[in-house]
Amino acid sequence: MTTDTDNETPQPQFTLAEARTRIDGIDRTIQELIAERARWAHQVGKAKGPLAAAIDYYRPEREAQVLRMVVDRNDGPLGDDVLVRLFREIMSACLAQQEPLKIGFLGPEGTFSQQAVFKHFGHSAHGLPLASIEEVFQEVEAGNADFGVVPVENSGQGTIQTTLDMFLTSSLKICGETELRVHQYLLSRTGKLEDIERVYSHPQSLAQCKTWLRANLPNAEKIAVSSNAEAARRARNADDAAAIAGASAGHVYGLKHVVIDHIEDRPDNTTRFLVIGREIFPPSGHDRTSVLVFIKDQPGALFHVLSPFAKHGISMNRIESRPSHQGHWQYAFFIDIGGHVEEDSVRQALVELEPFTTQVKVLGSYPVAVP
Ligand SMILES: C=C(O[C@@H]1C=C(C(=O)O)C=C[C@H]1O)C(=O)O
Repeated sequence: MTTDTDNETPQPQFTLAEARTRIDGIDRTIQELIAERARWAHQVGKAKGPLAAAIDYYRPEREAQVLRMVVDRNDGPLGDDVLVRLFREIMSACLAQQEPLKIGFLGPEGTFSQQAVFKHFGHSAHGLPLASIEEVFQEVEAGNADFGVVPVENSGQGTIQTTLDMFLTSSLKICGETELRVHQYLLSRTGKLEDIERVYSHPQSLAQCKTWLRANLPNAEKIAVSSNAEAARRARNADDAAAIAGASAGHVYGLKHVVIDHIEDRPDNTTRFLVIGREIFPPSGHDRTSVLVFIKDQPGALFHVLSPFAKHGISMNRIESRPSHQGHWQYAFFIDIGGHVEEDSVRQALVELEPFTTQVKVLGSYPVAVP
């Protein structure tokens, strides 16, 4: 029996023209099905009643379920992340038939936060670039944006404290999370490493590329600016300057030359973003809950706070302490656990925390990120 692997180059079973004819037929079917899907999504919209705005139709828990079914069905040859991206775009377009969702993010255009918006909501959402993480919270609180997307932690650099601290006072809820593989590019006007005397970037990105910079540009001045996009904007004006930024910042600001790509020190460099909104959505079946706990100043308090989760078989992914802003040396604990507040075990565990805490604030229950 001969197989494709018997020869170095597989023998084509079809001519180019035949393969293209097949593809044309498949595309026609896909297009008809996408149109049919869009009509059904519109029907779902109608079935939900006379709703006013896009946000009334949006169901993150349902979208997570749709994407998980896509992953479960996938037998290749395309990767899970590729199929998720395609279906995300289809859902985004279906939803935008009503009116696009407005999503606030830390701007300007071309930041990793904007990439996270597109990854989570698809390109049919309408992104609103804002000047700071605080402003993203404000615009969602005021209803000028339906949701916001804010960075919360990086795999190498740890927590983005501004984001956590906003939850101390904000009434907003976490409605989703998304993880973005962050690849850093050294971009310059000339594209030549030897021309570079100054490197602009956001402090987080400079930190993510520290080892690379020390080895390859030890004498260049490192200049921290407010965003990677701002870095790209500055670097395009001089031959001796470069920016560390994502590829999209290079496109947006016309900085075409990639001196070198993927200069992040850790190959698994990933940033986790939170989606913030005004309400908690129902369970998707695979959820995470974030709580903010103010612990009473008494011996063993932290131990007592953690034990109810263990007792109810609830996994804990993360615990982070921050000054509570409620008195000297008083700490608030940000805790991420598995499950949804509508589940009995989670609800019960939270009740059992009460004797040891002055306040337990549920920040949100949301679908665990789909790749
Ligand atoms: C169609 C629906 O509404 C919206 C669109 C979805 C889709 O295109 O699959 C999924 C969830 C909602 O954001 C639905 O609730 O099923």
